[in-house]
Amino acid sequence: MRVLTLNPGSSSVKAALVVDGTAVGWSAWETNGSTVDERTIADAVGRWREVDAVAVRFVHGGSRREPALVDEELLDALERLGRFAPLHQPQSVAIARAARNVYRATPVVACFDTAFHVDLPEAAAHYPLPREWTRQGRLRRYGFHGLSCQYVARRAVAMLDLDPAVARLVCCHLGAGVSVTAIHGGRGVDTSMGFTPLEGPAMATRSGTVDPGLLLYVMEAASMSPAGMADALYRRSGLAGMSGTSGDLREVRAAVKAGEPDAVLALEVYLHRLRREIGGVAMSLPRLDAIVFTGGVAEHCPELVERLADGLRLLGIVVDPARCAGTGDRVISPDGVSVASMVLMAREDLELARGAERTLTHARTG
Ligand SMILES: Nc1ncnc2c1ncn2[C@@H]1O[C@H](COP(=O)(O)OP(=O)(O)O)[C@@H](O)[C@H]1O
Ligand SMILES: CC(=O)OP(=O)(O)O
Ligand SMILES: [Mg+2]
Repeated sequence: MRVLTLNPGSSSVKAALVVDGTAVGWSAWETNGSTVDERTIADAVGRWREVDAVAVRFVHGGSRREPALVDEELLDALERLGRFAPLHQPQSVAIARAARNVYRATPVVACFDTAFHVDLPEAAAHYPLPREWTRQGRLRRYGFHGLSCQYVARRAVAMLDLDPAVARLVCCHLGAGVSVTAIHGGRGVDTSMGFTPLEGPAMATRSGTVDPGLLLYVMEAASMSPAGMADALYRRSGLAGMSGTSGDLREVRAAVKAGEPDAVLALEVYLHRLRREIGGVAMSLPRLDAIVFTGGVAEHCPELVERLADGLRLLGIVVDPARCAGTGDRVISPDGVSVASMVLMAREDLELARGAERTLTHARTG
């Protein structure tokens, strides 16, 4: 089956053509946090025309467990979740609508980041808030980057020859969005992103977790509206806010090299908070077989992975600088250590294609 996969991230839109489970072509457009324009949508959606299905990544699927065939009713429901993932969901809706217009007779399938985390244990998913808020089960932790986690779980187990039923992994997704997830036997057991993709470590432009008391104080003291606060937390915080750059790690590192103190501190905070979250989610595992670094930062910046891992020795994590500096999917720990460390390319495209194939087979066979 030929599947056009479309992956709107917070700093990019990626398209890939996957034929019978193998990607045969890729394209990417950098958007750097701005709303994806009509031209990029048209280019991405029309990138390959001879296809049997189009699969679109939606970070938020609510409590949906499985990918779903897109129709107007589903798109309306997914659009209503846009306020909970404003850097992603509106772009996915626009891309899916454009795909439906272009490929009239071709099925469009929505695949959800949240689906991987649907069975998070209650202790990890539940917020310590008044029970009248949480009783309906909507104000809870959803988790994101699920397509990436799903791929990592399969690929790491295969590369390390682990028993998939018990493998204990931490997936550290380092893109413009950043999250860490503990995976036990292929299931997510804790994850750093929560009700929205704002929670967790500091990200390119997102704050990650901040004392809610500080936010309450600023909203009151500066008479800030919820929309103003959302703009600050989603678009003007993280590496961007701390360093005064765009938040792209390439720019932050250039500023660090130039000796700019705000950038130096920003990178230290970024690494500190990441290690703290990794330590936090790892506590949901009985022991650790492997930690996997994935996403644009892990793929392109091995120096940062090495520096990050250097502060994770308490978990038994040790990396070999020569292996770290390599390319492609690889083990970066020395031989004989008890916890393997790996860098894997984020292959959400392959998960999107699998989701589309599964959905269409199911639709055909009833
Ligand atoms: N050569 C590079 N060196 C350091 N960081 C890079 C490099 N190329 C890309 N990145 C980082 O990867 C991030 C994008 O990650 P990616 O996972 O592709 O994006 P998205 O979150 O949009 O899906 C950028 O914000 C940038 O910080
Ligand atoms: C969920 C999320 O933040 O995704 P991305 O890193 O692709 O922006
Ligand atoms: Mg991404």
